[in-house]
Amino acid sequence: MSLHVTDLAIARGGLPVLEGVSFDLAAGQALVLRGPNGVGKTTLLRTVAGLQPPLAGRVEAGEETIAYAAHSDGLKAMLSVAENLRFWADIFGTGDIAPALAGFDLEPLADRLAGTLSAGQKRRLGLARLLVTGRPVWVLDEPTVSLDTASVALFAQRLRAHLAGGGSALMATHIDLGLAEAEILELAPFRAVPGGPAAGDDLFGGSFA
Ligand SMILES: Nc1ncnc2c1ncn2[C@@H]1O[C@H](COP(=O)(O)OP(=O)(O)OP(=O)(O)O)[C@@H](O)[C@H]1O
Repeated sequence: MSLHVTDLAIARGGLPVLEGVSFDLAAGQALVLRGPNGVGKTTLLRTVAGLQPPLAGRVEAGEETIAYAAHSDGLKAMLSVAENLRFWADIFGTGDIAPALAGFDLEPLADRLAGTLSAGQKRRLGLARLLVTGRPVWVLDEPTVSLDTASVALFAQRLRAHLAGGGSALMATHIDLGLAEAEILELAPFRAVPGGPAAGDDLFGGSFA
């Protein structure tokens, strides 16, 4: 099992957004989060990636197994495309950036400053970073935003290869990537219960039912 989430409750901006979220993600599996705007998909992904603590519940994953691709690409604007990838390869202790450049059709852009790329090109570079992390569990927040049809297909190919190689993916996306192995997790809007926490309560110090 690559990821095990149990009875998770999470908050954003001091307000609870989701509770009782449980799922397992096995090697080779993709799980797609669905739900209306504001339901808490990004918050759940951030929590799974370890960027914020849960109010309650557990996220269990192997050490250094998760690679998170957020909404924003987080690129170094004054480094070239290749330098960005080398920078991350050094951080994650992986070597060769060639598969990442080729995998996201970035070879013709290798020497361009990242800050000069178009939105879709930046997104491709942000996604190419996943390949240089060498990490098995991809946590992806709307990975196809700004991508054209050809780039969405390219990303779906890379994702399929990742899953076929024993990787897994948890993602928020409204696009059907045509993954036969993908499962859907529908998230329901949080409903406050009488006597539960109110705005301004110290949610991280307590628990709610
Ligand atoms: N920085 C923030 N400060 C306070 N509240 C926030 C912040 N970011 C998000 N929220 C609120 O937290 C709730 C969950 O937001 P989140 O971004 O997780 O939802 P989402 O399901 O990813 O939405 P979308 O589909 O629009 O991307 C929303 O009500 C949102 O308004």
